[in-house]
Amino acid sequence: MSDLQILAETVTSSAALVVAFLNQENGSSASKSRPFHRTGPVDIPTSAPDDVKKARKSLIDATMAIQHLVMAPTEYHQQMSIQAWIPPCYQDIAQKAQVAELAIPGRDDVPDRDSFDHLHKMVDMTERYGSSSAKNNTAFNIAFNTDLPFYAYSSQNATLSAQLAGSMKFFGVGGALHLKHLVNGFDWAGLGEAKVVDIGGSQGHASIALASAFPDLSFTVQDLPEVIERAREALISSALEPAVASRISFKAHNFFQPQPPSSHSADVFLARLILNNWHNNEAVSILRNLVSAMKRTAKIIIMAAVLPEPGSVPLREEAIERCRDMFMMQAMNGTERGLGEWKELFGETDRRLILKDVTKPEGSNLSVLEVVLAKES
Ligand SMILES: C[S@@+](CC[C@H](N)C(=O)[O-])C[C@H]1O[C@@H](n2cnc3c(N)ncnc32)[C@H](O)[C@@H]1O
Repeated sequence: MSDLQILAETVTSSAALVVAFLNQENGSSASKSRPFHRTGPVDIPTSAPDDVKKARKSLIDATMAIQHLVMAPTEYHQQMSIQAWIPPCYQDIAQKAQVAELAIPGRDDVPDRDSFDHLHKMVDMTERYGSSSAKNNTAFNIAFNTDLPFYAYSSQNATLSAQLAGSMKFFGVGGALHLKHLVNGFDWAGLGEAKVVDIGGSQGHASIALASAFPDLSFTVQDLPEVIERAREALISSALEPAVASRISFKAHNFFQPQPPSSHSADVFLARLILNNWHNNEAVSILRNLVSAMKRTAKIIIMAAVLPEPGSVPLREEAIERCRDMFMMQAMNGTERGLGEWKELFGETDRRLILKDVTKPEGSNLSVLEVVLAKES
């Protein structure tokens, strides 16, 4: 039997398992019971048994592998950019579906296609800037005709800045970037009463998730001034319990500047999805500002991708990681890192800074890296 036929059989048997589960869950025909309907849950039901979860994953992997086998290279290239990174044009979808544009859920949360124009400027980027790693030598700069680096530009553009903050929050409630992986990926309870500084914490969604789960922790969320202003307003108008909200404060702080004295008593510096936005020179500066503020027992918790060795994980998983790596380069000359590169970064920052532990929670795209200061001998 050919690879294509074997994959087709996998699709048939896996689909049968998923459909049987949906029928049993919803008591109706699976064609009517779509778990990801706009009013339905945003993630696979936790009640799904392991074999159904596995079948669902096999379905995704096998259908993707089939696409690889039957597509011509030009079609595949197109598919990659459409499927992986170019968000839909909401106006086109609304017209086709014959609904008002505003009726499309999530419309205001995430950047639309115009905000991702730089994806088409990769060739121009390499032609114009060669291997420069300057923050304003990117495909983004060409597409947006600006000399400003990504975050300097977005902070002057209220719509884009709000969309970026909205998308970080949006990604935190579903699947592989879910904040539960941060909550479960480290022994937060073991810290006891502790103070966490969440650098580049955006709207404070990571701190809110942790504060809700661990009543002994208090948080300072730092970000750029305009982001912090919006985050403060959002917290005030949110329905968050006062017992949680009272343990979260916001502070405008540029992480390229030394930490304020109030951070010197912090037990943890949290950096979730921050360092991949920056090349090593800048990432070292960010980390050094934390090291200078760290007391002996403090730690840095980094939540970030750890790039897999080529071929060591299923194809789709690796494709997502590599697409994100490419996106970071196109938008801001940032980079994802493999384990060796993370260790090099810590060594370059300070010889005392060491990786104590790294965990990849089940179902997460990101790993949790615990980084500490080694005891001086
Ligand atoms: C990819 S987002 C990550 C947000 C959040 N930590 C999360 O896990 O969703 C990067 C964040 O870094 C912030 N940022 C960028 N440059 C910064 C700077 N120089 N100082 C402080 N925050 C900055 C951005 O505003 C943005 O909120």
